[in-house]
Amino acid sequence: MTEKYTLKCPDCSEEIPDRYTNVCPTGCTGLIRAYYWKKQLDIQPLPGIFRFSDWLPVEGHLPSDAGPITYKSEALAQELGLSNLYIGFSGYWPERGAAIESCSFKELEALPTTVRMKEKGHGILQISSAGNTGRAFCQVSALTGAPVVVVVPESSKERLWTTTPAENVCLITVEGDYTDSIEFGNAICSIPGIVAEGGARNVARRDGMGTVMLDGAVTAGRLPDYYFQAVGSGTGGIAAWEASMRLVGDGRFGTILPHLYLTQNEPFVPMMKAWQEGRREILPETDMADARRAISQVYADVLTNRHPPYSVKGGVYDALSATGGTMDGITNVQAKEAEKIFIDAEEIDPDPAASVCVASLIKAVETGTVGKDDYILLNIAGGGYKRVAEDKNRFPVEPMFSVKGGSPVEEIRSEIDTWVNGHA
Ligand SMILES: Cc1ncc(COP(=O)(O)O)c(C=O)c1O
Repeated sequence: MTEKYTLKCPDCSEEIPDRYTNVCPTGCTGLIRAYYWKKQLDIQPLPGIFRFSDWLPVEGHLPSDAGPITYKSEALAQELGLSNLYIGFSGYWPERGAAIESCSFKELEALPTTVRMKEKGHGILQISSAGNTGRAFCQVSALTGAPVVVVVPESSKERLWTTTPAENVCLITVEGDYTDSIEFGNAICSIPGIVAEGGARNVARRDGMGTVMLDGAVTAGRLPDYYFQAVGSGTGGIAAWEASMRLVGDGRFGTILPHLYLTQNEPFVPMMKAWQEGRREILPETDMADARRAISQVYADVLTNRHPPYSVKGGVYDALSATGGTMDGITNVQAKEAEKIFIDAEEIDPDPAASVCVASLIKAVETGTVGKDDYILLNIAGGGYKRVAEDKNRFPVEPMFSVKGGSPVEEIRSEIDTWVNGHA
């Protein structure tokens, strides 16, 4: 059977066979991309996200209703004086058909990634997370039984729960922040049988997140003028750009790429600083001075990635450049005010990161950056926590190991080895 896509490196144009491949074998550092043979999108009669299977790097699907949903806002639109505000809601809100029980768009990454690993890879996926991504992979592990190793900061462990018991998760908590978890997670991947999920480099992750743009365009019948999202790594922004290029290629949704309007949470805003100064490089001393303190102060800590794929070929800088994009910063006060406005208007609780996104839309309206009749896709990338608690049990995922930031993997290597061998 011919593959429905091919992987290509944006640096050297090398075509790469997919063996769950996340980096160019010739040594380039750009983000390899999936090119689908099918140029026009057909919505497939499959559940949840898999209705966009044409443009997901998987052959099979999972029996999950979790997928992107989009609706045209009335209340918030009226409050802001916008006539074409579309909300992409990735969370739990059955009244709107939103069935992401882990309550964030990270499940849109976890579902196709889990299928891709089964079809193209070999091993147990390892995920480092500030909480939302880890919870999403635990939820999909609970659905499929596929084992996963999840590493999160100690302070995020309460965020790790599933709506059906997850029996095959090895949860490791790290004393430290998100970056300490990423570092420990990378080190864990030296253990045979554990495979790094890939983060922004994983095409299944990006194309999964890109379905928010696909659903938004299919619902509105056209590409939006603006795409709003709060970012930490910016992977969702890259994914939205890539999805829009496919939609332009489709020919039925317009010819102009949506402007990306991406936002970080003050005071931790490295990509905003670099972009606003026209730099492709993030300078740690200038853009992330006193990073730990800044990270500890933000309202939405899932937006605190110290190594975002900003400079790499095909990364955030290129996505912003190609779309005439904007990077903004929002304070905690602005985010919390926006959260109240959103809840009053739309009657659902957003994730703090989504509140940052709402605040940036409010600011863009106030400054006249967006026009009253512009088509806007507002990515409420997480929410419905209160709603899911009404309908579902929440089973905590208990840590199997707790380590200090910077600890050597050797401390727990033999126990993890045993766990991996028991789950291979
Ligand atoms: C709800 C929510 N919104 C936005 C983001 C930022 O996503 P990214 O920067 O990876 O696109 C996250 C990351 O965890 C999230 O959980």
